[in-house]
Amino acid sequence: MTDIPKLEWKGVSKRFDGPVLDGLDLSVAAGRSLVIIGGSGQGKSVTIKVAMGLVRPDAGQVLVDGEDLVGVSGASRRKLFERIGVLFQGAALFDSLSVWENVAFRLINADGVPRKEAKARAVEALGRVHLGAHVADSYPSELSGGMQKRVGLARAVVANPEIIFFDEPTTGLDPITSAAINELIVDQVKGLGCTAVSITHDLASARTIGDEIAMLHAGKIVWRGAPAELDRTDNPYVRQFVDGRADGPMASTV
Ligand SMILES: Nc1ncnc2c1ncn2[C@@H]1O[C@H](COP(=O)(O)OP(=O)(O)OP(=O)(O)O)[C@@H](O)[C@H]1O
Repeated sequence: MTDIPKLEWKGVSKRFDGPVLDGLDLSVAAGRSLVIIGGSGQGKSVTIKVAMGLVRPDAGQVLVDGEDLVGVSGASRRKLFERIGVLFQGAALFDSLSVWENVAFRLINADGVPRKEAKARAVEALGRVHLGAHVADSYPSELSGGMQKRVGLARAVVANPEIIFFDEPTTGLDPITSAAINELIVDQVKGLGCTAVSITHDLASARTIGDEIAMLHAGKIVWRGAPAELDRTDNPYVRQFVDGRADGPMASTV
């Protein structure tokens, strides 16, 4: 047993027009699934973008197994990010590529896997999210929103990552399809034994996929607990968010 977290944000600050992340401290143990909730514009996307190397923080560290990924470049950067998978909001599939080419994109373009082997691995990953081999040669525009999310999930897991980020995984889906996607996420995360960090507005999704929930407000974590605690805590931020009230410590951004 080691007590080094799998992933840790340490004193991370980021400003754009104003402060977004303000000395953010957050950590996730290996094999755990953490869901970050919070109001619009509170910095959830920036938090995971910093950990995906897409946004460089002004201050602080983002540690993977204790190794800071901020400012790492070249081969070390590639090695670090090889261990990370992402399910982007809206699945973010390339329309001009077939389903299997989308799933295998990274295998072919970053990892140099031959196309035949990459296709076999893509078909296997599609199977893991209950999409048959016949879907592999179709195009994203031919699929429903729920199927597109499954393809995005297959792409996130195809390289057997150690950490997966889920960016609003159920946005735009009906409740039944959302529930199916949530179950697939749990299956995949538990099956791979990986560490997961998700951001969502969808509390049903947060409760299903999270071992722990953290609430972000004004660039800091204001509460963290198990899903069942969401209904018991008297933390005013959590209460306002869970009860869906306009009045409370968080002003509406409308
Ligand atoms: N590239 C950028 N350039 C300028 N401002 C940015 C950029 N990215 C994010 N911001 C600002 O940072 C703040 C936090 O944005 P972020 O997208 O992280 O919020 P969020 O909590 O994910 O919100 P939502 O739930 O609405 O997606 C917002 O004010 C946003 O306008």
